[in-house]
Amino acid sequence: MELINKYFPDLTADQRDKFGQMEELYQFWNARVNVISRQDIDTLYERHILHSLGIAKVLEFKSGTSILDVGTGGGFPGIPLAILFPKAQFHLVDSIGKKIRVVQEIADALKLNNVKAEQIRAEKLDDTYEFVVSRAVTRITPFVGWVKNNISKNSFHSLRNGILYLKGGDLAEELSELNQKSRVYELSGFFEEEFFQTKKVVYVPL
Ligand SMILES: C[S@@+](CC[C@H](N)C(=O)[O-])C[C@H]1O[C@@H](n2cnc3c(N)ncnc32)[C@H](O)[C@@H]1O
Repeated sequence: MELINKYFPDLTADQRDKFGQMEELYQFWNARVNVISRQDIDTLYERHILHSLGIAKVLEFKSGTSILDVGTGGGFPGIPLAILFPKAQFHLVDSIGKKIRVVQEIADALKLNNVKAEQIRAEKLDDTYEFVVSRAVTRITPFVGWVKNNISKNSFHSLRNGILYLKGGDLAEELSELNQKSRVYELSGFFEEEFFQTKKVVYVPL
């Protein structure tokens, strides 16, 4: 939790309380349904919560923004972002029902009324959103194909509407096959911990 305070010092008491509750909730639910690797539960704040919040260092979602989290698994990056941006609306989807049930339990326990969790494949979604966020679901090129029709055209942020995708490692090959403009933000520029040295946010405006 100190890590979250270190990089997000202006949290309200309610936000701090919600981030604080996440450890116990994930310990409880992850023991029943494996939504994050068991060893990662010890590094929940760094590898899952702060990593998810890397997107917030790239863009602050304004009040009323609608955001889709595709392949949310146990709720990453959607749940931490929904705590940080309580006035934005988050739709968290995954194709696996038991993961979505865990996400719903956690969102309910945290009283996150800006989160809707749904079991659905990304390719089947009809709605549009200002932004799509995601982590560790598939390669960028097929991912863009899944969601490119789900991005709305109205733009009221400093960045044009599009995808903010958390990725690690060398992206040169993946980005070279992408037939689309993109920009890469290094998370090492925001967070000094070793874990973030190779982590990036790939932004694809659409
Ligand atoms: C490796 S997990 C990552 C989960 C989470 N984003 C995280 O970073 O902790 C990938 C998730 O994507 C989901 N997924 C894969 N293809 C999908 C699709 N076409 N539509 C919706 N969810 C999908 C899987 O069910 C799985 O939960």
